[in-house]
Amino acid sequence: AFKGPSAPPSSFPTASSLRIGIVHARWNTECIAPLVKGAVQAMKKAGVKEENIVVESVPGSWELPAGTQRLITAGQVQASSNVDDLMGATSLLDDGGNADASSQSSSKASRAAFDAVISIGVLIKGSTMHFEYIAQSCCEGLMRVGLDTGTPVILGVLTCLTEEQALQRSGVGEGAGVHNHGEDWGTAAVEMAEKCNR
Ligand SMILES: O=Nc1c(NC[C@H](O)[C@H](O)[C@H](O)CO)[nH]c(=O)[nH]c1=O
Repeated sequence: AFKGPSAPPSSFPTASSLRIGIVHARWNTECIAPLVKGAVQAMKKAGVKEENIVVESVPGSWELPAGTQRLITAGQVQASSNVDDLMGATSLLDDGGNADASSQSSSKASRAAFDAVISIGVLIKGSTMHFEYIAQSCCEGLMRVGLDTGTPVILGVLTCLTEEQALQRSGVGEGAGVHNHGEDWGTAAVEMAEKCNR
């Protein structure tokens, strides 16, 4: 079967100087956490420094376009004014209030604009049309934020009909189709950051 992104670049020469943001929703966190971790691990493998990866969260996927736009524009503001408070939001990966690596890194790293942002959400079809409206608006919104700001926005939104589909695509569970799509999003973010910042 035809699968996944083929032939990413074999190396990322400027990865160590890139600054990447991740904005994630807090619905379906059984999938969100591994997706975020997969993206972070792939970016570190490509050469991005952990302190240059900023993780922030919003309530749900509907808020991803606004949160992503804010992160990008706040990052641009900080690049000139060193204002530390990005969005005042909490990251799922924080252990609630303690200044762990991700929140420390966000204040320490907030010194330059973002070279790319990954927006991560998991939508699972319920019994109403709610899913379709959020999915359509969220994806179109994220496309617009990327084009309007000129900062590459990687679409990390799973739109699944079942929980099983979401778990499989988050790299959780067994079976042939299990693959953590967060890894692909991390690599795509580094590639696009390099190509859009030349
Ligand atoms: O409904 N299901 C989901 C959802 N709804 C909340 C929505 O994104 C938003 O946060 C609220 O409507 C408030 O604006 N958000 C998700 O990320 N995944 C879902 O599966």
